[in-house]
Amino acid sequence: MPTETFEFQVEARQLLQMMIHSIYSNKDVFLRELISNASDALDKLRIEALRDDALDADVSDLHIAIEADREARTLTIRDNGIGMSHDDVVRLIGTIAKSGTGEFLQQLKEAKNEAAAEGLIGQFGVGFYSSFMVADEVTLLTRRAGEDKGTLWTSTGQGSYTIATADEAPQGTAVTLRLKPEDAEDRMFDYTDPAKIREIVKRYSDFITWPIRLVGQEPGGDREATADGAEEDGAEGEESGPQGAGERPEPETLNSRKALWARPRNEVSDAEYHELYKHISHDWADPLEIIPMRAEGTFEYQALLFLPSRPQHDLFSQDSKRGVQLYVKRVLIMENCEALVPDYLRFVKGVVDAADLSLNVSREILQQDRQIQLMHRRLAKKVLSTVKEMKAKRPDNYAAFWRHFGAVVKEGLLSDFDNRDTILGVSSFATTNDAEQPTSLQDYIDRMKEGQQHIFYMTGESRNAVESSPHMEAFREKGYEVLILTDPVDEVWVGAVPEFQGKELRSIAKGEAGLDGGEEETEEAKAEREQQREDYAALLTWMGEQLSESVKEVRLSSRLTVSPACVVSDQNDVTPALQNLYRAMGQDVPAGKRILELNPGHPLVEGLRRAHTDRASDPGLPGTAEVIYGMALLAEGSQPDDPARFTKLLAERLERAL
Ligand SMILES: Nc1ncnc2c1ncn2[C@@H]1O[C@H](COP(=O)(O)OP(=O)(O)OP(=O)(O)O)[C@@H](O)[C@H]1O
Repeated sequence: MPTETFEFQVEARQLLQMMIHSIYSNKDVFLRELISNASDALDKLRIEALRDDALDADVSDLHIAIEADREARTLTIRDNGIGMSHDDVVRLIGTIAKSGTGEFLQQLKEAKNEAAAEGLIGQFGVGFYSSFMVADEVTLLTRRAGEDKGTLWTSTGQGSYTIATADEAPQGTAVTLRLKPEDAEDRMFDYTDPAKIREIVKRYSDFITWPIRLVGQEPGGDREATADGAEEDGAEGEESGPQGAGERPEPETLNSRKALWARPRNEVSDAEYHELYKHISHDWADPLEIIPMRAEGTFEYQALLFLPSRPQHDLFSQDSKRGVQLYVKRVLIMENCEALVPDYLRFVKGVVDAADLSLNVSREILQQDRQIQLMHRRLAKKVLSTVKEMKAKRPDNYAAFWRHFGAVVKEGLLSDFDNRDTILGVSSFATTNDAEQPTSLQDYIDRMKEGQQHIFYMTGESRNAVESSPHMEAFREKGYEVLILTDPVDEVWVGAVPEFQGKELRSIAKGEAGLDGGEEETEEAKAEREQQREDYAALLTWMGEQLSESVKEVRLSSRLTVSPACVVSDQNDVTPALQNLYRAMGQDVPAGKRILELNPGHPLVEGLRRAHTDRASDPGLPGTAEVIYGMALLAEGSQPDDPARFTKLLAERLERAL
């Protein structure tokens, strides 16, 4: 088959240009990325071989080889893993399928300086493309396990790449880099230098479970006796160490292959944990928290979990990758095992290594497995207790965590009944008490005013919308604190969580305000309220009839001090925001009618009452009732049912007043 030339997808091209012009100053990481891809490919092959007996693949000596040619200035990273088909190459290497790439590139263009750019790249990760930081030409020869023909891909990273069929290709993938000239000032080192290669592998890839071998060095070269610190740790007796002079050199294994989760916490440096995290998560930033776990006894397992320091792009997407890696006795058997972590902790990354599971277990069986369910529960508890500990001891970490993941964790209030109180306990909420610092529910309770019975909250689109809503007026006047809930999930869980520490959670925009009554109300106030009820009875009935298409009741309000009117929902009604949320999920819910509340202390309302008593048949009155209702909707950020009609009615009334 002839060589075909393809254009890179636009976004891929932009990313490549950035790699070539090396906006990322630490170029050493290209090797980490290629080793990480090779290791993934070996994992995939082993998993596929476990599942499919008929797979025609050689799994006898799975490993990664690094071949350096100083003369030709080439570096090859080779694996005998799963490989790629012709279509895989076009799909995976020529395009960038990741969601958010466009947005990422835009941000990158706008980044003010190199540090900002590096931070962004760190968030995104560029994998294979990072080869172009150090190479002016990259060749990839690959053959998918089980197929007989291979594919050869070549590019200089300048707009296009070529693909040809390769009749002879070993199973797996070999990436060959034609290295750019050395330039120490630009941190472009000699990557054919064995010492440099050893150093990078040790630093970034030591934990990789597959052997990483350095091959093809001339005997008696400047090779050191052995990779420093390459200890035997029972990792299946990998060859390592010096070899006799003059013979064809034995390949040297560069990594210790130690499973970090099997080692005691105090023997592993944070840097080592961080590299494992980056490999598993494909994140380029360090994790926020490291959570080692170990269970002994009849059902043994070890786990090493991480909380990321920032959210992945697809955290809220249905098909985002979730779950942790599942190992059985050091053998990876599943990449993203969702059954191990609840969905509301889907950002947790890590490894679980169990002693007594079948290697050949399917996802369906896992969901049912008792041991998996047990681990699931323990993992959830452990993560939540870590968050609790962060909150108490590392408030900055906690604050960052909550900012990024709070909206996800709160989903657990709906799904994890057993841990509901724990989740409420580690949650923070924006509050009218402090414009910057969110509050815990416990702190809220500690600040509650005398006579205050409930925990008050209001859901809404934004802090601003909630704070300026008329529903807030009486609460502000009384000095009651109100929680400001603006995450979409807040609309949902508040309906499912009745109380915290015996205190009812109450929306200030639902039902009766919950402010009047109580012991503090004086006899006079009570009498005044009775009188108002009497005075307004006729108006309320009449207005209820006028607006019956839109509202189910018109009543007097105890929550307004400034505004003439507001709209509230019944305690159990589906609020408009919740309706929108259901609609966004494709579920239709009928728009329920709400309640219009009038402020009897407002001159407009008082005026309407008088007009209604004096001249009940005035043809302008129904329109005024409509305008008041429309104003109540506008005040909460909704739209009048018919904005054009509302404006017309309003204009007529203003005209008359001028
Ligand atoms: N050595 C390899 N063997 C088999 N497939 C590979 C290999 N290297 C890359 N791939 C395939 O190409 C895809 C793209 O690789 P790339 O490194 O660009 O991104 P990634 O590994 O998915 O993510 P990241 O950017 O976080 O590293 C991989 O997901 C994998 O499917």
